[in-house]
Amino acid sequence: MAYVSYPASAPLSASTSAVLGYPRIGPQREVKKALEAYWGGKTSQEELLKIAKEQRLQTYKFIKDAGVDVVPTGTFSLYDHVLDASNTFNLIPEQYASSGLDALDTYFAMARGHQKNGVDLPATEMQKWFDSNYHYLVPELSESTEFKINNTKPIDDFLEAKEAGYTARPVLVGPVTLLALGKPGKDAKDAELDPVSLLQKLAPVYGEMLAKLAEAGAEWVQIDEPVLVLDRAQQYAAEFKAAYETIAKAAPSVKIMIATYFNKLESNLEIVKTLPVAGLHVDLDRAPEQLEDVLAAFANTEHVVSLGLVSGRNIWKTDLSAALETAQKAVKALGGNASRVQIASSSSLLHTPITIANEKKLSAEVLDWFSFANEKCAEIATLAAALRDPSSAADALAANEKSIKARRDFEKNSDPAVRERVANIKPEDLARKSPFSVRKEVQKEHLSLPVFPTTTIGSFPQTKEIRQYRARFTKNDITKEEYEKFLEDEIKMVVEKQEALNLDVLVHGEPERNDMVQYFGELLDGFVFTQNAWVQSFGSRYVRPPVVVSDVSRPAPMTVRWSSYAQSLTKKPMKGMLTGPVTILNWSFPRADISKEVQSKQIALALRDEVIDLEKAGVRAVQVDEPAIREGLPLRQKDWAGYLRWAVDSFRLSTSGCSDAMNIASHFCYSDFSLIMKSIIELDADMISIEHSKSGEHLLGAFKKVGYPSHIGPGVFDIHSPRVPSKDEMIGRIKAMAEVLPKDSIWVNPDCGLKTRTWEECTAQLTNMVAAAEECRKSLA
Ligand code: MET
Ligand SMILES: [Zn+2]
Repeated sequence: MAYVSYPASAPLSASTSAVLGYPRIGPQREVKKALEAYWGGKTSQEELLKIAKEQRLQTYKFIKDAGVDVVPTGTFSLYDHVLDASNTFNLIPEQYASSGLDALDTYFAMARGHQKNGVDLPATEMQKWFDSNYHYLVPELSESTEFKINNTKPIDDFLEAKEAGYTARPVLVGPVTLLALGKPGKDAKDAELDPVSLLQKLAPVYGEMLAKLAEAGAEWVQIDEPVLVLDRAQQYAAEFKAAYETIAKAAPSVKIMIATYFNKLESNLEIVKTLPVAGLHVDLDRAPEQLEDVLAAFANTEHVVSLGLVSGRNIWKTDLSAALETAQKAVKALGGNASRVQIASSSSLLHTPITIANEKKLSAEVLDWFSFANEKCAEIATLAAALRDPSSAADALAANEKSIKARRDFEKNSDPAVRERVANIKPEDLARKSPFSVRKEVQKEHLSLPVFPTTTIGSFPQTKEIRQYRARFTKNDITKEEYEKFLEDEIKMVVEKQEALNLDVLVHGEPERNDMVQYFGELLDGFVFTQNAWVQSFGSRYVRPPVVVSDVSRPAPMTVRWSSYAQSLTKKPMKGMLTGPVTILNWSFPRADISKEVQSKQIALALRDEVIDLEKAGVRAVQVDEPAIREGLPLRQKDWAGYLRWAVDSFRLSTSGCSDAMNIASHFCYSDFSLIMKSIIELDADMISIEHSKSGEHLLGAFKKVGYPSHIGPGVFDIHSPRVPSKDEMIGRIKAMAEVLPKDSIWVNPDCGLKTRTWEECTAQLTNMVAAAEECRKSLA
């Protein structure tokens, strides 16, 4: 492969390289452990801060040693970078500010609540960070919020790095993004407040911060404004310009690199053109097609264009030769001035695991396809070196080319039978035999349920004993027979408990599952699992997403054994329990070579076979969980329809291979579904259960408004809390539902699975739930 090199007459200026942020957990989960020890009262603040500092310095060293020029500071966080910014700029609601706690504990109180020594504070709200699985803490704003520099974290972090010998580029969450992600505080006078209306009050404080950073020695500051990839940025165009003028004026020596990621700028590029910034970072992993426009916009300026060529969101090796061509094209378009091009990660590397060096179980072949944060740093450095002089990076480029070719060869031959099956999906494969009105009658007979039928969402307490048995089985300390015998006993106990509680549709309790996605990934062909590829979900909570590496298929039935055993123990209907295709995909690292649509349909076909097998085994109801369907929604509204089309089709593909008599349920939690109500209807499930106990009746109102046709079980108690609502409280909830929805369509169930509860808690909760349903049958039906 020939590398296009820029003209020999180009000035001898060199491009630079940067990473936008880095994972915080520590290679051996040091930070996670230190946080949990501190929260558990086992260590001191000093100890926690010491470990955090060690990790930061190790990170800087790593990035620098890998050959990356620009080291970011301020992206390390003890909980969340948005909360850090809220704290730094004093977006602290009164109840926390006046709690009497010290600064760090006030911070943690906002993050996770605080209940000690007479202080009782709830956590602030958490939301998903754009379309990632990372959650940030939602800033609360008030007309009376007094913006000021409340702490000097950005400066401290910069100086700490400087002292250790690194001249870093401090990173701040941008003021527009910070406010746009916020919400009005609890005070009634703020009810109508648009947080962005406070921008001109906040901007001078950012200016002050930049001036202080300049004083400390910062030449560049990276300001993250991912809000610029959303439709709504349009409405802030004028405010954006005014705010950045204020900031730039306050710190004229500072060069601002404004960073956007996760999508393309589109018309918001016009906003950026008006800003007094020295550089723009764009995500060319997610949105390579925006490069032309960006280069055209800055062809005749002096801006540095930061090319996000190495994915911060996925774990695949970068195709360096393709990336290099893009970078060379950019240099050419910017007048051959290489110093105007920076090679960077597409976003912060926060959303990737730390290093493949910690993976001891994956085959060398598979491992060679991957690149985690550390390996990505090396890729960035290689690209920058190659851009200066391709021959200087020849070995690294050749090795990369070999890996990429091996991966491509593998992809081509992955599984032709699966590809063909997906290509031949017919419209009739996406539809149940009869409409719900007909199925309803058949199922009535088949299931013989009372009005207000009661059920649960699937999991029962995952006790210490269950986890111990699983660990012993994984370590080969017990045989498969012993482990399975244990699971059978557990299922038997769960069935007996439900019979005693007098629930109507039973579940087997999911004791065999470590996790609702991992469990299926392990039984399907096409996934691999890591030992240490932890990715932050929120705070100290990390997940290890499975990786889709090849075409997905089901070598053998996955759940039939457990569900049919459970059904054999009872005359009541036993609900089979599957995780839906969209959720499995959204909670995994997807492949990059074929579309998510195709991957989702491959998974759907495997699940379709499972549903058919469950029916053959005598199971009369199957629940296909799709809690992650909402979070896959694209960032730009114009892309929603395309996503929802294949998401809905995938669900229908999974669930329409069975007869009309099969009761297909689905379940949704974690987010507000009112936005995608139409698609929920299109799933054509016979019953859906939704998280509801904390959401007032507005969600039900939405169901009523669209005339939801099927059965629905809005959760009557919060499964995240040990609290046991009284029978009367639950009757109140059922009554409120019955006012909005037809009585014969209502099911009674909790918000979600009970795996995090104790047996004592959930027995008390379910006792009241069943009693409430029984009473409603008499008084309401
Ligand atoms: C996050 S949704 C969880 C559904 C699953 N069936 C459970 O009960 O745990
Ligand atoms: Zn749930």
